[in-house]
Amino acid sequence: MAAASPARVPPAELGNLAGVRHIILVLSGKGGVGKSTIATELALALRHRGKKVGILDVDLCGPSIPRMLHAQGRAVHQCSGGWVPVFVDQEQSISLMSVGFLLEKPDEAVVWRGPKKNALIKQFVSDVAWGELDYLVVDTPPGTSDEHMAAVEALRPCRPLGALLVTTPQAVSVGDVRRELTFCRKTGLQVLGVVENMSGFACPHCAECTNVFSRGGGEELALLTGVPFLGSVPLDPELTRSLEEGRDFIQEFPKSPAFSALISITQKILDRTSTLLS
Ligand SMILES: Nc1ncnc2c1ncn2[C@@H]1O[C@H](COP(=O)(O)OP(=O)(O)OP(=O)(O)O)[C@@H](O)[C@H]1O
Ligand code: SF4
Repeated sequence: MAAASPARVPPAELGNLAGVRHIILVLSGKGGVGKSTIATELALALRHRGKKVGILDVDLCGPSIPRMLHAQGRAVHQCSGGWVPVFVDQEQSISLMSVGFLLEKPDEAVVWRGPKKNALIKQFVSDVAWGELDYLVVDTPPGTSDEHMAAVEALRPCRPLGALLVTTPQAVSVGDVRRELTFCRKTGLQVLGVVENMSGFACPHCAECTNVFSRGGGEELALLTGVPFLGSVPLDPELTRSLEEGRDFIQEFPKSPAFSALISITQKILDRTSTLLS
């Protein structure tokens, strides 16, 4: 049964989320399909479209966004309103909060039980001073775990929540997507659509896209499950390198097939959020 919509918190009681217009959770059934990549590139592409974006990294056991945005080793500070997130650019148009900023060493493992993880996620939601944001993008661990429930429970009373499902041609499975959709339905998330990542290989020499694995499985699945298909992002070595080095792929590779795919997906997300999440 779908979750009944919770009573919305009055604007005066939204606290640190009062200035956040839209919230999108990035979900995937399996690990390693590029969820953090899509979350990062979505944030960069939204900035490219003039939006102010926050990223909340609730992948507590594998926080990779600080590295992808070249923010590793930065520190969050306390202010009267709570934690000040890390600004990844001088213009302060992308802010980021991650457990990675609270660890002594960047590669330290977080070995926590559920209640401690849930408490931190709730604190992230209530205590980070985001300021004014057009979008808050929430990167989550694979599957549907305690972290997802904690994030949804804390965020849902504040705003309608959108969900972006990421899959790959190899990981595509009706069962996984159906499980994600059931989670969305039960927790009241509005499904924005499915993105197929690592869909073919974009050659850096001639921009030809070769279908190394299969292609189109994400689209077929979207059709089968009645969810909008937002697009396919090819495997692009320049994208891998940009993520490794924490560089802005969207700014630096505007001629690549992955760039065109990411911009088109972002436009569809902008369109869908304006109708679904307003
Ligand atoms: N379209 C792409 N082109 C090139 N490299 C990619 C692409 N998508 C993801 N990658 C690379 O694949 C690896 C896994 O991606 P990522 O960390 O985003 O996956 P994830 O689903 O978030 O993983 P986890 O399950 O650990 O949360 C990363 O090294 C990333 O750089
Ligand atoms: S895709 Fe084109 S440039 Fe790339 S390896 Fe093949 S033939 Fe060469």
